[in-house]
Amino acid sequence: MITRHHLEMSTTVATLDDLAPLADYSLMDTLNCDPEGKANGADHAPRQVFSGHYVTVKPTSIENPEYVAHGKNLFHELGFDDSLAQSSDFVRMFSGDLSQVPEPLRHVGWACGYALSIYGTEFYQQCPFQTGNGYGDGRAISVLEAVINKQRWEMQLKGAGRTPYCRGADGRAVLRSSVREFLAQEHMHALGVPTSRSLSLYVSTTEKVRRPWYSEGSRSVDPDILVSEPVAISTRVAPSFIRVGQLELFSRRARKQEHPQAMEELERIVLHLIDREYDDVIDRSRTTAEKVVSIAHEFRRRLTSLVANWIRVGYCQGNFNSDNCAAGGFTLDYGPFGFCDVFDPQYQPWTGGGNHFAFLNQPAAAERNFYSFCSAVRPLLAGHPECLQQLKDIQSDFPKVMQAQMETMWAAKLGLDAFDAALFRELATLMMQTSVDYTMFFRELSSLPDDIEPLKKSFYKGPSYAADPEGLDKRWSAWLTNWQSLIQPGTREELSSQMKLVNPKYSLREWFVVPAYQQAAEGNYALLRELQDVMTQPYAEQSEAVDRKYYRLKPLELFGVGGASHLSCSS
Ligand SMILES: Nc1ncnc2c1ncn2[C@@H]1O[C@H](COP(=O)(O)OP(=O)(O)OP(=O)(O)O)[C@@H](O)[C@H]1O
Ligand SMILES: [Mg+2]
Repeated sequence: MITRHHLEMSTTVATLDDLAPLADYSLMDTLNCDPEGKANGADHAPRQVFSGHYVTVKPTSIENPEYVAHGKNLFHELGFDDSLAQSSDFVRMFSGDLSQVPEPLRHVGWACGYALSIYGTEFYQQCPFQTGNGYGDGRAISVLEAVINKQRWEMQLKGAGRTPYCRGADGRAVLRSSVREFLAQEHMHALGVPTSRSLSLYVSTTEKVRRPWYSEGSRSVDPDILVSEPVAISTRVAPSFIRVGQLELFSRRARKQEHPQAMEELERIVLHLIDREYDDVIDRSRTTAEKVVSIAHEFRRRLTSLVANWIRVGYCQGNFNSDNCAAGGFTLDYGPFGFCDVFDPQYQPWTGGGNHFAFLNQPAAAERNFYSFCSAVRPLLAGHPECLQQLKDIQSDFPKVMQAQMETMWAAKLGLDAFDAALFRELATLMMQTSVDYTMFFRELSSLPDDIEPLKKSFYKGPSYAADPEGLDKRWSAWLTNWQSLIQPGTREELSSQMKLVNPKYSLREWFVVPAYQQAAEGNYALLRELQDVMTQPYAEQSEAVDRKYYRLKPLELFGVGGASHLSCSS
C-alpha cells in the first residue's frame, strides 16, 4: 500500500533517516512467516523449514567493512545522494549490521525457501535433508522493502551469512564473485536487458574465507588450489526476488498435501508475485484462475524476450535452473555467467553447467523453466477447465513465440526489417569457420562497411580460416553483397545509428573483470570503477583510450585459462 508519506517523498535521500520512512515491509507483513523460526532472527543453522513463505533472519555483518562501489545510476534513479553510499549508518546497514537502524527500519531481514528443477526435472538431492525443505536463500537476506517514487523495491544482501537454507556452507560471498555480479547487473541494465540492479558493494578489510580457485595461468578445467579471499556484501535490488523455483516449492507441497495450508500458501505467493511484478498487466477484478492465465501469458512474453536479448548481447547465464529464473522475467543470479568473445553456439563459461545451458541452447532451457512455471501454477486452475485449456495453449506455443523473438532479434542485429533464414545460416557458418568476435563483428557491421576489410578486425582466424583464407574471404564478400542488397537503401546514417543501439560496442568480457577484482582484493578499486564507467555506456562511442583497452580481440594466450575463459560454480 502506498501511504501519503511515500507520495510526498522528497527527491533526495541523503541519510538513512531519510530512507527509513519509505520502508514498507509488505512482504513480511502479508505473507506467512515460518512458525518455527526465531523472532529475533538468530536462525542460522541449517534446518528444515516446513511451511511459510519466509523465515526471519538477522544478517551476520562482515568485519571492518570498506566501501568499494555503489550503483551510481540506480542511486540517481532512486533519488539517493551519492554521499549516502559512504555514510557510516548506510555502510553499517548494507554491510549486514541492522542493530542500529532507525525506526521503522527493522532489526531482522528475511530469507525464502525455493525448489529446484534442472532443465525441467524436479530435484531434491541438493537439499541436505533430501526433502526440499532445506533449500533456498542460503546467503541472500532481504533487509528492506521501500516504496520510492511510487515504485516498490526489495533490497537484498548477498553474502550476509548463514540462513536455515545455507546447507552447511558459510553464507558468505567473496569479493571476486561480488564484483562480478555488481558490475554485470548494471552493465545488463545499460544494455537494455531487464535485470536485478546493484545498489552497493562493501568488502571486509580483515575477514577472509577459503574457496577453490585457479592458480595463476592455470589451464585446469576444475580449480586447482584453495585461495583465501576477502568476504564482501553486495546489495541487489528488484521489485521482488521470486523465482520459478519458489512457486514450485509451494506447488510441490500442495500436490503432496504436505500440510493443510499448502494450497493457500501457493495461491498467496502467486498473488504476491502479481502484486510485485505484474500489477500493471493484471485486471484486479478477475478471479485467481483468470489472473494466473494472464501472468502465464505475460511471463511467456517477458521470458522469451529476455532470452532473445541475452543472445543479442552475447550473454550466457550458465546455470539457468528454475531457481535462477526470476518469475518477473528479468536476469537474476550472476554466478557462472559470461559474455562471449568468439561466437560459439556451444559457449558455456561454467564447467559444471553442461551443454543444455550453453549460449544458443538458452531458448530451450527457458522453455523448460517455463514448463516448470506452468506446472507450478496449474493446481490453482483446478475446477476451471477453460483456464486449464488456455494455460495448456500458452505453454505449447512457447517454442513458436521464442522462435519469433529470436528471428526479430537477429533481424534487428542485421538492420533488416525481416528475418532472412538463408542469409543468417550462411552468416552463422562463416562466423564459426572464421572464429569471429561476436561483439566486434556486429558493431563493425553496424557501420555499414563497403567491403569486408573493417569486419576483419573481428576475425580471430581459427584453423578453418587459416587453412583457406582467400576462400573464406570470398564467401564473406559474397555474404556482404547479399546483405547489402537486403538493407533499406537511402537511409544509411539512420540505419547505422539504429544498428548501433542494438549491437553494443563494449561488453563485460571476463578477462576485463579478472584484473579488476584482483586489484580490488589488494584494496585498489581504480580498474573496477573504470569498468563500471565504461560498461554502463555500452552503446556509446567512448574515447580512443577506452577503445584501445576495451574494444579489441581477446588475447590468444587467455583462451583456455581458468578464471578468464571458464570457471567452476564459484561463490
Ligand atoms: N557460501 C554459501 N553459503 C550458503 N549458501 C550458499 C552459498 N553459496 C551458494 N549458496 C546457496 O546455494 C544455492 C545454489 O547456489 P547459486 O550459485 O545458484 O546461488 P547464489 O549465487 O548464492 O544465489 P542467487 O541465486 O541468490 O544469486 C543457492 O540457494 C545459494 O543460496
Ligand atoms: Mg542461484
